[in-house]
Amino acid sequence: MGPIVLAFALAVLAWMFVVGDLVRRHRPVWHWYLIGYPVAAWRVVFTWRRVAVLNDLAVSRLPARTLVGHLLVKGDPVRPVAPRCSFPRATPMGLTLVVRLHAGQTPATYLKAADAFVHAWKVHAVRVTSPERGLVLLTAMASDPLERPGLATAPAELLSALIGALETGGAWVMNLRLVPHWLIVGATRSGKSTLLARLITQLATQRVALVGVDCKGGMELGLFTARLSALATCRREAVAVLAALVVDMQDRMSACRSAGVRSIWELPDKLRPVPVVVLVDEIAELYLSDGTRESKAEAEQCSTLLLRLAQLGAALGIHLVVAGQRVGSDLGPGVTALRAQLGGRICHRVNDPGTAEMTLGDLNKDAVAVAQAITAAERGVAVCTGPDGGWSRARSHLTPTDEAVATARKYSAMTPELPLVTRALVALEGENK
Ligand SMILES: Nc1ncnc2c1ncn2[C@@H]1O[C@H](COP(=O)(O)OP(=O)(O)OP(=O)(O)O)[C@@H](O)[C@H]1O
Repeated sequence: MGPIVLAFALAVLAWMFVVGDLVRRHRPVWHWYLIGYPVAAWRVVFTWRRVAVLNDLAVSRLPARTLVGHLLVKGDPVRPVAPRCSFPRATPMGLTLVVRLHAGQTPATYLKAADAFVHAWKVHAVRVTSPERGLVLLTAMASDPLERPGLATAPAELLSALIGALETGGAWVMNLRLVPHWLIVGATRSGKSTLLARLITQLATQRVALVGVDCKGGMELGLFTARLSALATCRREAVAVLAALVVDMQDRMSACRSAGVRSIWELPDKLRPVPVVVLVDEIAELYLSDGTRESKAEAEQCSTLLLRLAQLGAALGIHLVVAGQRVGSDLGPGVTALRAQLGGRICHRVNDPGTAEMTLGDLNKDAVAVAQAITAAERGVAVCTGPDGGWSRARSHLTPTDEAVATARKYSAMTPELPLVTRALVALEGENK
């Protein structure tokens, strides 16, 4: 009897420590459906009224003022009624419930109460959206889905890159046909270069010209030279490359005018010029000057040229992806104007609230707070805007440098020629000799 009991006890201990630990670390979906969801749903149902009352979501059917004889009595009516909500529905990441707003309520009241829901239901986060007038959808996430994001998939499309996974479990896609220009910010070691590497590996397989502007001596983008149509490694080269691209853009304009169309996408396939994606790593290197006249003139030229490309490039197949550690008006007046043209925004962890505000503040105030909450340990996590004007937390797929370099080499034969840009760089080299 003794050995059987001992074996049984050992088996139970092994189950608790080994299997329990695996479950805790990997949080498999079945564990959530079997144990996590029933507990969380129970919490939602039993705390709903109390949370609603404490956060002013419950409204009494009695009037706040009434006549008693000839006296008007004002006060807080008794027995407020909590808004009606559906039974929580399980999702692989957490649960959702639909709430019917009381007349006079707006989703903003629920946004304010989101933190209260998080604590009452003991979940990682609660997002509030309004899919329909009069309804609010509360999406509770049991744990941070971006800790171990799954491999999302997306259909392959020209100028579209699968960057990573969204907090909702969907694919994080940067589609330059939908949102032509992007601004990527993040403090040092937050994941900007990894994201650019991912973008390059995704675009490398397509008929797209990639132009790098990396004034940190080409340390980051230089790795992908094999698949780049041109690379500027200092500000003088950047001015030459951007000026050549502006001339190329004017040629594209004339081609469209002669064909009587408003964008290169309406041109017949044979006449359509190759789309160009300009990747700028560290925008501050283009805008900051050391006070000399020459440096100031270069910075101003860069600012004007980038702005022109951003203003006119979208319809002509010239796209900007600009990355930097910080963006602020102190870099120069041109930065704010350029930011207004970069419709797509990605904000990693930032060191100062001003940069998060500058990146996302003009689009969505809630997103700024979420971006500021990204910690140093959450590398590659960012708040990104979507084509529908919404925003989401997301994480890029970690593309190791050697993998990105190998992809760039593999598709080097697909690198399109940009004769104007190449000529400008050769002329500059000749001047330097
Ligand atoms: N999506 C990700 N998932 C996991 N780790 C990541 C991710 N993105 C980046 N990292 C890690 O963070 C480190 C720093 O990333 P990266 O070099 O891209 O930062 P950065 O913002 O470009 O920094 P810097 O401005 O100093 O160049 C990388 O070495 C990588 O290990």
